[in-house]
Amino acid sequence: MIRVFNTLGRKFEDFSTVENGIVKMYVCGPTVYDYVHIGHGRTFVAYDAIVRYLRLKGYNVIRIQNITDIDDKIINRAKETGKSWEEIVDYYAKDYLENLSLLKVKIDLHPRVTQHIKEIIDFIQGLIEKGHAYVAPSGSVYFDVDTYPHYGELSNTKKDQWNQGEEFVKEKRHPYDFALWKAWKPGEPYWESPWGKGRPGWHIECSTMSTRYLGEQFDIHGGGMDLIFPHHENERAQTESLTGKLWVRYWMHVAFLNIRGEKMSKSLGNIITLKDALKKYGADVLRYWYLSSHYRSPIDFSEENLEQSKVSLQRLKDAVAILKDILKEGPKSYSKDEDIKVQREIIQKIREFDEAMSNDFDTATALKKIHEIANIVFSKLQNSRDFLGASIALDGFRIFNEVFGVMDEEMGLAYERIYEVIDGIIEVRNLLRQKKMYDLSDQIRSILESHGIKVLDTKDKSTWRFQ
Ligand SMILES: Nc1ncnc2c1ncn2[C@@H]1O[C@H](COP(=O)(O)OP(=O)(O)OP(=O)(O)O)[C@@H](O)[C@H]1O
Ligand SMILES: [Zn+2]
Repeated sequence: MIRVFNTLGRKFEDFSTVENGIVKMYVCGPTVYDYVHIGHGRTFVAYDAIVRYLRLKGYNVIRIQNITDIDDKIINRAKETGKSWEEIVDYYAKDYLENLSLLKVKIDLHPRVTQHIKEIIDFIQGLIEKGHAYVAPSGSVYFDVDTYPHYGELSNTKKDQWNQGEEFVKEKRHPYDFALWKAWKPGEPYWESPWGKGRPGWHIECSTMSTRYLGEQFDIHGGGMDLIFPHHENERAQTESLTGKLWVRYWMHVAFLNIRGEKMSKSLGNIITLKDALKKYGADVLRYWYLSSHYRSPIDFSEENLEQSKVSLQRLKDAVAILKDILKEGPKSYSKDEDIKVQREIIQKIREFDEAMSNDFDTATALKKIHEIANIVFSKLQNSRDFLGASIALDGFRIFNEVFGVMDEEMGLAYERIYEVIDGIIEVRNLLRQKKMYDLSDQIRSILESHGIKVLDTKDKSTWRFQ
């Protein structure tokens, strides 16, 4: 049984999904007005390990992470740089997507706010009709916090202590009401709405996009701990007010990556870009470093920590190399008593790895268990060369790597590469055909066909598929 720490209620709960066998997860992605940094990377990799583990346990997982592509910060950056807000968004969204993929984080859908304006307007309209929101004289629409009795439960604070700091404060019924729709101001981008020109507030986007794709009730909603208030508190108030249903089962929040004791943050100007860190350390070492702490514990950036992670990861890779070497020798017909003891020890460590992961995705303890297996490889298997022990241990490393993603995923990677290589060959063959060099292009076709790859020619282009 998997146990999850739920921010709502601040307690551990047994994990069960709304729909059997499928986990629906929405994580708040970045506002794209600056380079993606290693702090973001921490949050995204933390969820990545969670998703990978859930998949390993047999769940289907739908994983959505939005891109906030309209926001005050984007508009300000455009003003400062003399660029259009669209240019800012295109440039930084590209940086985010490229680096996310280099970090081996795979998302199923990256919904963008500006592609969901109609849905956002409908959502707000629904809240107005139900008496949870009001249109102010400026044309801004605010959520009436007093209409949602559970406000404050998620972040565990009293609403009177809050001032949402929205503009046009005077027109709000209460200082803690927050904007769903922001009326247009000259020089800003806008969309037409029943309340005049304007643009969506920040919180409404995630409520709208998550429910559009995952339904009115889903399993995991997350992000960094900075999002608990006001972002997630407000998202929850809006959504549950509209649907009248309990919205999210598990609210999960990742602790900060700090630098010199402060949260790494674009707005504080203390960022190390993911791009630079990937160049310097590579995805495997970064991921290893992130996952060597529990996702709810803060981590501190330091060069030494990353160097240490590099050394520790190499130790695991060395252990795998030894195991592969032993396995080349082939199965034996007899195991000594001592070998059987070692085999059982390794099985126990693999079980403990799984227990750690199922205990609120405790990657830190899980990693310790894998190192204990590596120690057994160096101290025992390397000498005994027991095939069965090596085979069990290698399976343990395979399971570990499915969750952590810090070593070459040989099969998977090889396949991805094969696709790219075949595409390249077909492209060259297309050029040869354009130049009417048919003897060469025929030769390529027959080589590919002899490897089970069927080439499909049309007049000016060829494609391929496996036979
Ligand atoms: N230092 C950090 N450590 C861990 N997670 C972070 C950190 N900074 C941002 N995140 C998380 O990354 C995701 C995207 O963040 P977003 O772009 O909204 O960052 P932000 O907090 O506005 O950026 P910044 O604070 O850098 O200006 C969110 O889930 C956020 O909680
Ligand atoms: Zn969000």
